Amino acid sequence: MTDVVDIEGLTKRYGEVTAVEDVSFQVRPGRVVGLLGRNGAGKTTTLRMLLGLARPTAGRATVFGHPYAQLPRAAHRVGVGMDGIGPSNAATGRGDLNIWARTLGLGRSRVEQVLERVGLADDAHRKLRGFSTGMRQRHALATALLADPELLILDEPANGLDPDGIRWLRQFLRSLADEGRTVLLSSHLLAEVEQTADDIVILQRTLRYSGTVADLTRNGTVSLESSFFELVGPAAKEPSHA
Ligand SMILES: Nc1ncnc2c1ncn2[C@@H]1O[C@H](COP(=O)(O)OP(=O)(O)OP(=O)(O)O)[C@@H](O)[C@H]1O
Repeated sequence: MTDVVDIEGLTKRYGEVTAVEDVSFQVRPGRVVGLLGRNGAGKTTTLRMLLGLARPTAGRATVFGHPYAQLPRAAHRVGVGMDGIGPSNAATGRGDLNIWARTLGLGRSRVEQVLERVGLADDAHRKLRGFSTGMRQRHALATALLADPELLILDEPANGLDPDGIRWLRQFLRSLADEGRTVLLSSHLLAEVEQTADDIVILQRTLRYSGTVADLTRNGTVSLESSFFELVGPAAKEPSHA
């Protein structure tokens, strides 16, 4: 079966800083894949290169066999939730989704469907500037889901969610995978990803791991957290306890 995402030798340098170095991994269809790493590990940069929003210094990234910019019907096949692809705060939740829907050639009934699906139907008349963090995350998911995409790419969808929101997100992502979709999400919430993802990619500028959660945790006998620190090493600067 063709990989949904194929990343080969991907490298990005910003002047002196190498954000991502020679990273290769694949994402298989129907999997929930957690892209893990510390702050500054290169997760967002990798996703941006995958979506054609940043140009690789070396290497290549393809989605369904094509560079994203050349993928036919890319906006329909790939749903994206990422900072900077954000809504206008002056719009209502429903108004913002209606604009996206029109751009994608979709009707308003699809907007109502995704609002129901993410649990925002009752708040969709409110202005986005008044949305809480959790509501913003749900709104981003609604936007990503509009075109009924096969692949969702979500940058830190769990950030700022309370325990209810995190539990909801976990079930939501699982339901997407049960429908046969593929989900690639970045996170630093290790325990959360351990419960949600099938596969894990760990970055610390270079690739540290790519494989199943079960292999990484030796079928649950080792915590994802201890495997993670073994692979990425100690923090550059530990807090002082003096
Ligand atoms: N446009 C840019 N110009 C210069 N440096 C950048 C740029 N974008 C990212 N970087 C640097 O690249 C490195 C990787 O950043 P990136 O945002 O990809 O990490 P991340 O894993 O997503 O981190 P976080 O979890 O904090 O979001 C960092 O050192 C960052 O400062």
